[in-house]
Amino acid sequence: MPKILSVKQLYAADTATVKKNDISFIDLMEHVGTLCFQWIHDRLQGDPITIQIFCGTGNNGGDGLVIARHLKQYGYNVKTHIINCGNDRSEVFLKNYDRLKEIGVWAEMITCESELPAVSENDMVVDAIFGLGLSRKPENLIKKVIEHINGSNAFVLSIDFPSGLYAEKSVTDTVSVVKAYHTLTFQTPKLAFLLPENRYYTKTWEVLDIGLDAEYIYNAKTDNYLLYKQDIKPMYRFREKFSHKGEFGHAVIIGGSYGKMGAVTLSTKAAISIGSGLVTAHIPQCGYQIIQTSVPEIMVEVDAENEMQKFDININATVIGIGVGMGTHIETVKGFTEFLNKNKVPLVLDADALNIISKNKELLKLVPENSVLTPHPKEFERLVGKWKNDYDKLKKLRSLSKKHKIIIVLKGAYSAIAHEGALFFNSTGNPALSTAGSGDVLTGIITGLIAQNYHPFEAAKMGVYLHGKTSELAMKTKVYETFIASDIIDYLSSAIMDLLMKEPKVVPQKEAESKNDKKAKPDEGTEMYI
Ligand SMILES: NC(=O)C1=CN([C@@H]2O[C@H](COP(=O)(O)OP(=O)(O)OC[C@H]3O[C@@H](n4cnc5c(N)ncnc54)[C@H](O)[C@@H]3O)[C@@H](O)[C@H]2O)[C@@H](O)CC1
Ligand SMILES: Nc1ncnc2c1ncn2[C@@H]1O[C@H](COP(=O)(O)OP(=O)(O)O)[C@@H](O)[C@H]1O
Ligand SMILES: [K+]
Repeated sequence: MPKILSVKQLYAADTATVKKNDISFIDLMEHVGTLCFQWIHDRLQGDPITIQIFCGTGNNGGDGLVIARHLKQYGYNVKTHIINCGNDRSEVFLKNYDRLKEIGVWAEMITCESELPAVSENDMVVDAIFGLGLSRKPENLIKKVIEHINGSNAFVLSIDFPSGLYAEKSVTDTVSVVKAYHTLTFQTPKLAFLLPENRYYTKTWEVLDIGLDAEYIYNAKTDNYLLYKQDIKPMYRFREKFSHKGEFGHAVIIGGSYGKMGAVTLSTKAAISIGSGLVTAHIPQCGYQIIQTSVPEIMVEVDAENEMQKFDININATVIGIGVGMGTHIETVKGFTEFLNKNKVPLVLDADALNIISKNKELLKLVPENSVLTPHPKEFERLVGKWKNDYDKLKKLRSLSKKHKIIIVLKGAYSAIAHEGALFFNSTGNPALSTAGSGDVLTGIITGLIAQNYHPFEAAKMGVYLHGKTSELAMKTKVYETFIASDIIDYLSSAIMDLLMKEPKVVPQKEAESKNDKKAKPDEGTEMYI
């Protein structure tokens, strides 16, 4: 499972790599810079556009100089700029400065006195000002250069990090950060790229495998992971020939109120579609006909007239998903409280179940261990209060899940699944999911997986992954806007098939392009493929 390492660990991985391979740091930088050059060359294929490389004077700047040298040697139209910002120059930066001079190239120094180089929107900018080592917010000349790059409208490729973005804390001056089109980040995904507060600093990103010491990375301890297909696939359980519906559990969905029966329709349909053996909707009387006609595969139990009150479930449920469209009527709150006091079954709590708990925090103590909570950010804020920034939000997420021994799925573009103090970020999904009811479907999927005896933590990871995957697969025939929550259910089969399919053999881009005799533009191939 791809680990998200800390800055300290990444520096230690460098050291371990250099030591183990008996190379010097300059060799490692040469290797890294060459990989970046190759990435650019694979896409530009000799295109004569102007490439403007902006370098700091640390190791990120050193990478920029290596890239500049290789591009120059391949005949590219390169302009290299060094931001003369103080006396700190890393040894390897200086060495690469000399190497550039050795091939007859003098980088241009940008000083406070000099005019900033003109950057056209047709240029490509390589941002190698700061990487992991950013220690304070960019000011004066550097700030000016960053704003100049951002104002150019050129395609910006950031090396390792968009300069000005911290690896482990929030940005304080939002205008002093490079706004990249794409970032080539080294070796591991970075937490900063997964946070909504950093959404404007890089449109897409990918991890460049720079070959850091695998043993160090394997042994490194972390609390942050990014989930990919290879993490989910082994969880999947094939059905045996003699299996029958009694082996796949009985999921109960409790929720709905007058005007909000659609939520239960979506949840129950998702639960039966993901494979729960039986599904029962426990709903107010007013929704009886709606549910029976819209999801004939499921059973229905009715509660009070227009909203949930009694919660008197007469089924031996394997798991209960509760809260979608339920409302927070005073009688519902009363009934829900009594239900929690009596209940022993694992729960998936969403929407109004969470809203009721937010107003009666002591109810959290009644939630069984290993239950799954699926708040969107607003619901999570109601539960834990306001956070200072996204790092603080993640801290609250870890601690709430740890304190109550529950699994929390904090939904978003990279939904974070908290379990035993660790966070597992989902890598699938796109803005097509920003549509009414998509959370209700997720609740049904997770509930349906737990019914089939997936551990709630596995069900949360697999459910979130498949839910996101449907939106990706649907984009072959739909656009973000036309995708609706029901489509998630329709695409569940495709998402499972995709999970089980072997990865197609990847043809190296260079080979593929030469076969097609096709020239790539700088912004091609920049989808996040991580
Ligand atoms: N394993 C890896 O990740 C590798 C990383 N390399 C590169 O090395 C980079 C890290 O290098 P460094 O540690 O030298 O860090 P940086 O190059 O990111 O910057 C550090 C330098 O900038 C100064 N600085 C920090 N914030 C500043 C500010 N706001 N204003 C002015 N000066 C500021 C520091 O005092 C220091 O001199 C990575 O991001 C990557 O580009 C590669 O070259 C080798 C392998
Ligand atoms: N931009 C996005 N990228 C990926 N997933 C998204 C995006 N926007 C929303 N989602 C997903 O869609 C779902 C929305 O859930 P929620 O806000 O509860 O919807 P609703 O209340 O309408 O059912 C979550 O699973 C969330 O992770
Ligand atoms: K950078």
